[in-house]
Amino acid sequence: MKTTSGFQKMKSSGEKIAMMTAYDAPSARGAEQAGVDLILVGDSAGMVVHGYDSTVPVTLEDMILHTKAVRRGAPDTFVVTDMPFLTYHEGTKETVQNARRLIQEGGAHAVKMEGAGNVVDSISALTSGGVPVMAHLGLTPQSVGVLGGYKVQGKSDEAAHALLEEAKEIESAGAFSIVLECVPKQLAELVSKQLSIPVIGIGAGKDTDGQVLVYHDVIGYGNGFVPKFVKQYSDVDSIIEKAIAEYVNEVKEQRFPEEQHTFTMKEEQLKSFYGGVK
Ligand SMILES: Nc1nc(=O)c2c([nH]1)NC[C@@H]1CN(c3ccc(C(=O)N[C@@H](CCC(=O)O)C(=O)O)cc3)CN21
Ligand SMILES: CC(C)C(=O)C(=O)O
Ligand SMILES: [Mg+2]
Repeated sequence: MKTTSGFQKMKSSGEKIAMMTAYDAPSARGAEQAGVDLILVGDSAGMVVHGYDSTVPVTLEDMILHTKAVRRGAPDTFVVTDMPFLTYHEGTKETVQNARRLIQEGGAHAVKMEGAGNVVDSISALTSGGVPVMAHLGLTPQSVGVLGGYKVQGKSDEAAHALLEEAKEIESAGAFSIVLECVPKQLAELVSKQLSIPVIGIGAGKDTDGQVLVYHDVIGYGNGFVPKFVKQYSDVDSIIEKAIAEYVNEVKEQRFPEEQHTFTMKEEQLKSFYGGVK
């Protein structure tokens, strides 16, 4: 299993890091077997699995349950779990308690948290307690209410400078990696070069140290809206719809189940059974 030192080596050698989300055992198994370097149990689960319109309603219990399932499906892959909305903002004591549950109960190897500012203290507290932390800057979906929508971040000179400074603070606080979401590619490249820890991009261009995408986006499963930065490598929705429509049709037309899907009783047993029926 690759771990934090492995990801650091990948950055040094220029080998790109391929990260993907997973939320349950089968998605995690697929990711592991296909060679994903690390799995993120993202709070995007709230949107792609539970049908909420943001990540805000996701709870710690939800993330523990998803993490347990992912670990069972991908026992040999490093698993990072998102700390949900407002579970790392009431001081380091509560942050440590909540991260402890994701790790001890969920089985996460590391946790991820969005933003800088006060969050930097939480990152220090966790890393000094032995918990690897991944940070997340740029478009931070848990702050959708403050950001006023899912928009590209760091576009102005001022915002770009602020983001670079935050990234440096996060590195100093001991984070092992940073996710950079929805920023101009030139800013993402600069941050990746200025930091020694791996920068994983999503909607941040090709010059970061790695990429992350949501499982459902990669395979084309269950999406209405697809962000510009997504490449769908399959159209699983159409495969699912075709299979289910065929099933429904065969039931209606009595072509399913067939002999091979059916259990039968032996002749003698049948006789005594029928004989016993009143
Ligand atoms: N399926 C899915 N994929 C994701 O990548 C994802 C989620 N869900 N849920 C949690 C967050 C939310 N994310 C999002 C959602 C929407 C946009 C979006 O609408 N982007 C616009 C850019 C708008 C602009 O130009 O500023 C786009 O057109 O892609 C971006 C990231 C990323 N995460
Ligand atoms: C999109 C990634 C970075 C994420 O935070 C999530 O899936 O929740
Ligand atoms: Mg997330």
